[in-house]
This record gives sequence, structure tokens and C-alpha cells, in this order.
Amino acid sequence: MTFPQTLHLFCRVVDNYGDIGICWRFARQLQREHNIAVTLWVDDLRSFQRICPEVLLDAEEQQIFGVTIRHWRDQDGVFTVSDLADIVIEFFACDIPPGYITAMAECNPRPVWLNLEGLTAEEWVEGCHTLPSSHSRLPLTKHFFFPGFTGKTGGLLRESTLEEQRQQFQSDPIAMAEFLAQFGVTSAEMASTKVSLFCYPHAPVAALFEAWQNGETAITCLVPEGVASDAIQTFLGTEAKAGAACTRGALTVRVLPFVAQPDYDKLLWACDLNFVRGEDSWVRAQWAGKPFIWHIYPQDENLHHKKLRAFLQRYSPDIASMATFSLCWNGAETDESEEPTDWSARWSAFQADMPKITSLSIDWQQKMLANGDLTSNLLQFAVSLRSEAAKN
Ligand SMILES: Cc1cn([C@H]2C[C@H](O)[C@@H](COP(=O)(O)OP(=O)(O)O[C@H]3O[C@@H](C)[C@H](O)[C@@H](O)[C@H]3O)O2)c(=O)[nH]c1=O
Repeated sequence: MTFPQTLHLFCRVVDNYGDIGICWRFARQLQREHNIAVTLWVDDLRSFQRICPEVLLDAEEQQIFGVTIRHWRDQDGVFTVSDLADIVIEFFACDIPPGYITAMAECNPRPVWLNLEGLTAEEWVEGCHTLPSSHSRLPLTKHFFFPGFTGKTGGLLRESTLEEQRQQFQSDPIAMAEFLAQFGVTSAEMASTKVSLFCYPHAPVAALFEAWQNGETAITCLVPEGVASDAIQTFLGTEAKAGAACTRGALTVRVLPFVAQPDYDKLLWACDLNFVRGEDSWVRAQWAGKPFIWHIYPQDENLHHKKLRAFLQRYSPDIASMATFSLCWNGAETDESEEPTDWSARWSAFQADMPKITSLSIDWQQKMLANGDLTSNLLQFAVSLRSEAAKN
């Protein structure tokens, strides 16, 4: 029998949309491109519904686009050997049910058990990628699988048709205009510099808006509902609901509905500059071929600043304006002075470099493509583990 035929993916939503965003993207690709019967166990259907409106909130089990979705409510004791899958993946060390683990130990052959980790550009990842970890009591080994930016990591999530879809969309101005028009974007705004904004609430949005408002370039900033709500509300002078819009000076801000995941890609493709955050939108911005600014998920002791620097060092070591803007956006600038950031100066420098950053993003994509895609790399690794196990 061919391996693998079935795969179980466990996802605990820690917060926001990245955990389920990544797992859903991954599950769909496994099913669609590799023909694997995937069950996605997820504990928070409400967050899931935000990125995938087809999700029903009260269903224990549902099928969406060929993937089985199970509501994970810490069910235990319900698992038998026949419930298991060829490959079992826990996303981000989410601790799968003990009863499930016991059943895995009783299987013959045992499932390939992987822990899919978070993305970072730091070098240590290469040393930890694919490392085994033996279970303390049971005859089971789990392996760590790290996404990453080099050939010694698992690579990045990327659907096989993504590049073709992007190129088709970006070479069709009418399709792009129609896509944006559904959110109320006018033809004048279409001709302005279009920016999508997705960031955490602590980003210095108000200060940047002030610089844009007083600047010379017409900017249209498109913000999905619920993002940086306080700053958006202050700018609008009204509730930051989808459909709300306001122009002050050179800046127009428009609130969009929080769109379904495939439309979020289109939004990134249609804009000239994208502000992204967390993990999944950050990776999608890298595939969009447009300049982007990353708001990294905050961690204790400013660990995230180290991760941000590691990425900037890899991505754009020679473009100072991108590094400075990104560090300031994340409160990680090394300038010890008490002076507040001069956002007009930061923006002017970054804006002047945007053509250079755009061509760099194309080179970056080529480099990333050479690492293969995360889903295929993970499956290859799982197959190698299975053949190894069969020999012993
Ligand atoms: C703005 C927007 C995003 N999305 C999707 C894109 C992504 O799949 C998802 C957002 O996920 P992210 O970009 O990762 O950002 P995020 O901040 O939402 O998510 C995460 O960040 C991780 C680093 C942490 O581990 C997680 O715990 C989580 O906080 O939402 C839409 O589908 N529609 C939208 O309108």
C-alpha cells in the first residue's frame, strides 16, 4: 500500500489566526496536491471561521474542500488503533491527547509522528530540523520539523499553483481593479500608492499615518476590520467598521471586511506595499513579489527583536531603509536617543528604495523556490522515516 494515505493534524489556536491559518493552508495542500485524506483537529472553530467562512461553529465533524475538520475538545480515551493515521502532526508542540499517543504505540507499523515548528530565520534551526525525541515511556519517537529559509530546513509553505495565480492576477489590471472596487476603492485611489495594513495593536500606526497624511504621495491604506482598531478609529473619527473610510491630507484609510484566506493573497498582490505580521501573512507577503514590512509576534525579553534582525540580515542585508523602517515599526531601533522616530524621514527613505526592494523580492523568491516547498519536503521526510522503520 502506498504511504501515506491518511494524515492527522492537531492545531491548538494560541491566539489570533496564524495557528489555524498555517494548519488550514497545509491541510488543503496535502489533500489537493498529494491526495492524502487529511483530518484537521482544531480547538477553536470561531477563529477558523474568520479565515474560512464555510466553517460551521457547532459541528463536531465537517468536510470542507475535501478536508475533514474535527472539533478538538480534549477528547481522550476515544482513540483506538483503527482511528489513527499514517502520519500524525502536532502543530507547535500542542500536546496531542494521551489516549491517542497510547494508541499510536500499539499500532503496527506505528504512525510517523512529527512536530511542526514555527518559522524563524535564526541559524540554530538548521541544527534542530528533523531531530528525534524519544517518548519517556512508550516505544515512540517524534521528530521535529522546522520550516525555514535554507536548504537545511523544511522550506516554506507554497502551493504549486501559487506563482501562476499571482502572475495571472497581477498582469490583469481589470481583475485587480474589480477586486479592490468591491471594497469601495475608487479609481483615484486605485492610482495612488496602495498599502495593506495587518499588524498588532501596539504598532506605531498613528505616527505613521501622520507622516503619510502630511506627505506628498497620495496613499490609500486598506485595513481589514479588527486590525489596529484604536488607531484606525482615531483617524476615521468613527467606528472602524468594514466600509468606513476617511481622507485626511494625502492619506485615505479604508476599512475592509476581514477577508477569506484566498482573498487575502489577492489583497497582497493588488497592493504596492504590505504590512504583515505573525507567520502566515509574512510568508504570503514574501510570495507576493511586493515590498513588505513585518510586524513580528512579540515575545518575552524581546526575543522577537533577535528574530527580526536575523530575518532582515538574510532578506535585505544591503537595504538600510528597509532595516531601519522595520526595526522602528517593531520598537527595536538601536538609536538610544530620546528623540521620537521621524516617520516622514523613515518613510521617504523606504519609499525611495521601493523599486530596489521589489526586485530584491523577486530574487528572494527564486532562492526560496530552490529549497522546495514545506509540504513536499515534510512528506519526503515522513517517507524516509517509514522506510527506515521498515528496515529495522
Ligand atoms: C488580515 C487577514 C488575514 N488572514 C489570514 C492570513 C493568515 O493565514 C492569518 C493570519 O496569521 P498570521 O499572519 O500568522 O498572524 P496572526 O498574528 O494572526 O497569527 C499568529 O502569529 C503566530 C506567529 C503565532 O504563533 C500565533 O499564535 C498567532 O498569533 O489570517 C485572512 O485570511 N484574512 C484577512 O483579512
